Amino acid sequence: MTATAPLPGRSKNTKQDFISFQKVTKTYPTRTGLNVVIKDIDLAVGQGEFICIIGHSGCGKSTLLNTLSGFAMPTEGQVTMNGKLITKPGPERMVVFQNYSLMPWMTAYENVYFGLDSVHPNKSKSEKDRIVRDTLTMVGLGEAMEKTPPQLSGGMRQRVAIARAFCLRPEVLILDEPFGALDAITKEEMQEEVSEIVREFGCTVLMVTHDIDECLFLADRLVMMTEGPSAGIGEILEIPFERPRDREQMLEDPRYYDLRNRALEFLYSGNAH
Ligand SMILES: Nc1ncnc2c1ncn2[C@@H]1O[C@H](COP(=O)(O)OP(=O)(O)OP(=O)(O)O)[C@@H](O)[C@H]1O
Repeated sequence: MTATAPLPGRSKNTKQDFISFQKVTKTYPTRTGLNVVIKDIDLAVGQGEFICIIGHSGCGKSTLLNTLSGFAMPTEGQVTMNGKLITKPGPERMVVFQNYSLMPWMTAYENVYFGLDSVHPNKSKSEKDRIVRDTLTMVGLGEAMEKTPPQLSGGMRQRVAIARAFCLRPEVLILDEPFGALDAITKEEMQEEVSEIVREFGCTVLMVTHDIDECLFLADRLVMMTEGPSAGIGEILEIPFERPRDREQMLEDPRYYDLRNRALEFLYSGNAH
């Protein structure tokens, strides 16, 4: 494949293959033999794109994200960012999980400061203080910086986790079901905030979710994975709605229901199997 040929899965709107999954296969040994979780996945993601990934539980969505975060190396194939092979985690690729993973004895401020300080120990204390305060304010926690996780709601904890990832101003945000544990209203608020932050900073996002409406609100492309073992990409939907997106307007657009039905059909009609 030449450098200029679009890779499979590339959006026609993106100008470069910023992130490239090339023939990514991941296997794990089991007592009864090898478990081929994902097989030969090709996907090119443009800078600033928002990609959502859906698929049945256990098909290998997190496994795919782990090859980008650097938590797991592909057994075969490779993942590159800006043409550089990914071999380990790095602060330019930050991950937010569903379960927040905050230090419960530290305040929101300390949780975020700790993450920043461990990556940038040489930045001045006042600069780090400014970044932490700005980022917590940006995610709506300006008044709750001194609270510890047990004193915060689920939505607020997830805001701290997002601030902790975002204070490093990563080029790539990797979100693994980040809103899965939140109630419907908080979830919608968080979707709007993340969409706004990502737009403002031009971050590239890969996000796993089980929520099709969330995909339609956030994604530029929706990647639908087939069921494992040997899961792959079954179909990719381009989400055509302009940004910033207005939820009510989207719900009045017939294309919304066409896309929603196609995704549901994919998941439940056997395509995903
Ligand atoms: N470190 C590991 N060692 C062995 N097997 C693993 C490991 N990580 C994942 N797997 C296996 O890979 C498969 C896919 O898991 P993965 O978490 O990627 O799926 P998923 O699509 O993200 O699932 P869910 O939607 O339920 O979160 C599962 O069968 C899982 O048991």
